[in-house]
Amino acid sequence: MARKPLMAGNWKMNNTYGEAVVLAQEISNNYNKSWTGKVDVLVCPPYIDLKPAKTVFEFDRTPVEIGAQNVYWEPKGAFTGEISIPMLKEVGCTCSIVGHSERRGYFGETNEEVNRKVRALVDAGMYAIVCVGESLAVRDAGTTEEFVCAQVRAAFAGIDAQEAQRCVVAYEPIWAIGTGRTATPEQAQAVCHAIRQTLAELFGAQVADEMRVLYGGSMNVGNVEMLVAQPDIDGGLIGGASLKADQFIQLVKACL
Ligand SMILES: O=C(CO)COP(=O)(O)O
Repeated sequence: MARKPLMAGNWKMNNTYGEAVVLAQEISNNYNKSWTGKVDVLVCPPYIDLKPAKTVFEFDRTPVEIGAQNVYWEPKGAFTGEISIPMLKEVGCTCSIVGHSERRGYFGETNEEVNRKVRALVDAGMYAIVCVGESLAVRDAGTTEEFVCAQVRAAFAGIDAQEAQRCVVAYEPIWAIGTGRTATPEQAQAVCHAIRQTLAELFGAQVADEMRVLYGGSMNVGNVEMLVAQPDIDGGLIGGASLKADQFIQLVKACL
């Protein structure tokens, strides 16, 4: 089955409100409407930038989705500092990144919390971009696939095939994030293939065949072609290179 590629920008903690408007406008200006239907494009700005970014894309009728970088599973209440799914939906988010290694590493997010977030998103009709990936120590120990596939199983616990089908998995080796050290296409393909096999065990071959698996970690205009040419890599989750409209647009074009 031919999966439609997804090119997603994770802006992380970058861009003030004003800067977000400028970047969204540049992306919108450079988006070519002939790409619609061939590649999905998503940006995940900081919470405060979601609405201004969405307003730019909506005004221009540019089919770029917006998603959050994180979410809390309770719909409302006394959870100071958190953002709920209804809040994200109302500003036009279709999805949220869940379990990014920076959240797992700096903010202590556990596999159980990742799972609660994924369940809450799919219950609300949104989709999750579930991030998984190993540290250098795990890679050196030779247990990468075991580690990453255990993260996938934990994230999707209690989720049925129909709900999972809308979700995306992003393989982001921690040692490749923001380091300029990309996984080789062979390394990335091997892990993405193992992820798809795990999805097949959980949800059946047909659903696994339809789910998108992205690569993330120093993906840039120089290495994107080789990475997205791999049979189990269906696009990218981009940090640094998504902050420059011209580079992000090049990455989108590489998926066509
Ligand atoms: O963490 C990432 C995307 O979520 C990848 O970041 P970089 O593209 O900056 O390495």
